[in-house]
Amino acid sequence: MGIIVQKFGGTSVADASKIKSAAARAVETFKKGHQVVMVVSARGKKTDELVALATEITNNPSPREMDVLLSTGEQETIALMSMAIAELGVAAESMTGTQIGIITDSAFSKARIQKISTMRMHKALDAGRIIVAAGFQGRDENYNITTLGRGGSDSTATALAAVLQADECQIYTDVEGVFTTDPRLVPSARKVDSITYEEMLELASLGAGVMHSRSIEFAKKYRIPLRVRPSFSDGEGTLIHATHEEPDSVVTGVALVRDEVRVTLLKIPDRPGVMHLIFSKMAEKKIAIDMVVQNVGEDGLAEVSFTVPQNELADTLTAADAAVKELGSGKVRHGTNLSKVSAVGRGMVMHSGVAAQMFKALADQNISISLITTSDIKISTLVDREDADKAINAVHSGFFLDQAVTKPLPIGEETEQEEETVLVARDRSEQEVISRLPSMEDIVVSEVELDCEQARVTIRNLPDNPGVAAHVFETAAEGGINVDMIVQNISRDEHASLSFTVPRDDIDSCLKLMENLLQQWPETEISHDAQIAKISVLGIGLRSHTGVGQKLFAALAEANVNIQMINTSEIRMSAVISEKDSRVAHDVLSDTFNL
Ligand SMILES: Nc1ncnc2c1ncn2[C@@H]1O[C@H](COP(=O)(O)OP(=O)(O)O)[C@@H](O)[C@H]1O
Ligand SMILES: N[C@@H](CC(=O)OP(=O)(O)O)C(=O)O
Repeated sequence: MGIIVQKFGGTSVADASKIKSAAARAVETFKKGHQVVMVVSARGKKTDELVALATEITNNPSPREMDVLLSTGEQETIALMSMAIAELGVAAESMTGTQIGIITDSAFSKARIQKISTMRMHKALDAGRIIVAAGFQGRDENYNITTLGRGGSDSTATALAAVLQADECQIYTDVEGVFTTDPRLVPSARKVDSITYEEMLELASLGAGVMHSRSIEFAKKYRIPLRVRPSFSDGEGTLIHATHEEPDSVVTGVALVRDEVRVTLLKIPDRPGVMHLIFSKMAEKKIAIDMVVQNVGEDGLAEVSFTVPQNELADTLTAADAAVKELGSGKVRHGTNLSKVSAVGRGMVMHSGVAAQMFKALADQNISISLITTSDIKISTLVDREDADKAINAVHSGFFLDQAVTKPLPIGEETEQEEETVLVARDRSEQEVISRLPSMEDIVVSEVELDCEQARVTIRNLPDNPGVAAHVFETAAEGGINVDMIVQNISRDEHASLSFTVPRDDIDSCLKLMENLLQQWPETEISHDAQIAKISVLGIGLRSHTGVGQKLFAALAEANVNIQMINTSEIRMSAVISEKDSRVAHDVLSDTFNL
C-alpha cells in the first residue's frame, strides 16, 4: 500500500487529548499497511499568540525574526505528536522543514517552496517510522527559517504528497468537510461531498479558510486527490478532485473576506502600459492584489480600483503614489472597513441570470455593492464591513444553498474517477516529479483564449444605491441575454460605473432594454462598443502569483494594446481590448507564456 499524508490543523492538535487522538488516527492508518506522513500545525491559537507577543515588543518586527518565532509553534507540536505515537507503540520521527529539506525563496512570511528533498523521508518511512513533519515552514538557501503564509500547513501537506506521490492527502480539521460556506458564520451551511479543484481554488482564494489556496494548486498540478475530513468523527469528509459530471446546483459555495481595503487610482492616463506600471509597483513590494477592477476610460482618463488585505494598506498606498508620480497624473483614494462576498460554481458557465440572482439577494437586504468583478465560475462583490454577515447569509440563502439536497455521485463514476486519479499519480516515476520540483510553485498558464463574439455595454453615473445592479442584470436576464464579464467600479463622485459584455448578436436588444430601464435615472449615460475582443489566460494560481498579472500587462503594453476592462480570478485573467488588437494580443501572450 502507498503513502498517505495526513495533515492536522491547529484546532485538531490544540491540547494533549486532541494530540493523542490525532496520533491514534495515524497509527490506525499505519497499521492498515500504509506509510504515513503526518503534517501538523501549531496548537490552537499558538501562532496568533506568538504574533501578539511580538507586537508587545515592537511594532516593526524583523520579518526574518518573525519567521524564526512563528516556526516554533509547529516545532512544539511535532515533538508532542511523536511522543504520542511512540506511546501507542509505533516508532515516529519528528522533522522540521529544514530537516526535511523544504527549500523556499527568501520572502519571509510568504515564502514559496522551490525544492523538497525526499531522501530523509523515504529513509524514515522505509525503516517503518511515521513521519511527523512541521507544517508551514522551510528554509532558504542560506539556512534562514521561512514560513509559507498563514494557513500554510495545508501547502506543506499537499507539496509533500506531491513529491512522495502519495495516494491521498487528507486534511483533518474541526468541521465535517467543505461546506457551502463557513458554518461558523452561516449555521444552515451544508457539507458538500465532492468539489472540483477549480471551484475549491476559487473558494479558498476568495476566503473559504478551510483550505489554503496554494495547497489546492499543488494538488491540481500533481493530480493528488485531497480529502478534507473531520478529526473528531469518522465522517467521509469532502473529496476535492477533477470530476466532470454535471453540477447539482449553479452555485457550489459562497465565501467572505472580512477585512479588505480599497485603493482607487483616479484620472490616470488611458493608454497602453498603465496597468503594467501599476502592477509592477505592487509586485516590487510583493503585494498580492486581490480584486482588480478596471472599467472603460472616459475623456482619455481611466480609473482602476483594487482591494488588498487591511494590513497591506500602507505599503499599497506607497506603491500607488509611486505609480501615479511616474504616470504624471492621477489621484489615489482609498476606502476602509470593507468586505468581499463571493459566489462560486461551475454551473454558472451554463446558466444565465446568476449575477442578477446574487445582486437581488443583496438588494433585498438593502446592501449596497461598491465593486463587482466576475469570472466564468465566480462573482465577487465588495460591501461595507458592517453588512458582511448579513450579506453572506443573504447570498447563501439567495442561491438556496441551505435547502439543496446533495445528490450522491453514482457509485461507478466515483470509483472510476478515483482510480483514474490514483493511476496518474502512480504512473509517474518519482524521478520525474523531483525533476519538476524547481518549478513546483511556477506559474502554470495553460491556455490563451480569444473571444471575438462579444460586445461591451458601459453605463456611467449609476446611483450608488442598493438594487441598481440587480435591476440591470435582471432586465438582461428577463430579455434572455447572457451576460458574461461584469465590472463595476466606483467613480469620482461616488456614482457607479458598470460595464459588461454580452453576445454581439444581442447588443441591439440589450441596448433597447437598458435604455428603457435607465429612464428612471436621467443622469446615467450609456455607451457601447461592438468591436471588442476578450482575451483570457487560463491556468492555476494566477491571482495569488503577482507575476502573472505583471507579465500579462507587460506583454500587452509592449504590443501597444490598450486595456478597457479587466477581470481576474485564481484560474482565469481576462482583459477586454479593441478587436483590432486581438491577433497581436493573442500572439504576444502565447509567446510570453510559452504556449
Ligand atoms: N466553506 C467552508 N467549509 C468549511 N469550513 C469553512 C469554510 N469556510 C471557512 N471555514 C472555516 O474553516 C475552519 C477550519 O479551518 P482552520 O480553522 O484553519 O482549521 P485548522 O486549524 O484545522 O487548520 C472551520 O472551522 C470553518 O469555520
Ligand atoms: N500555524 C500556522 C499554519 C497553519 O496552517 O495553521 P492551521 O492549519 O491551524 O490553519 C497558522 O496559524 O497560520
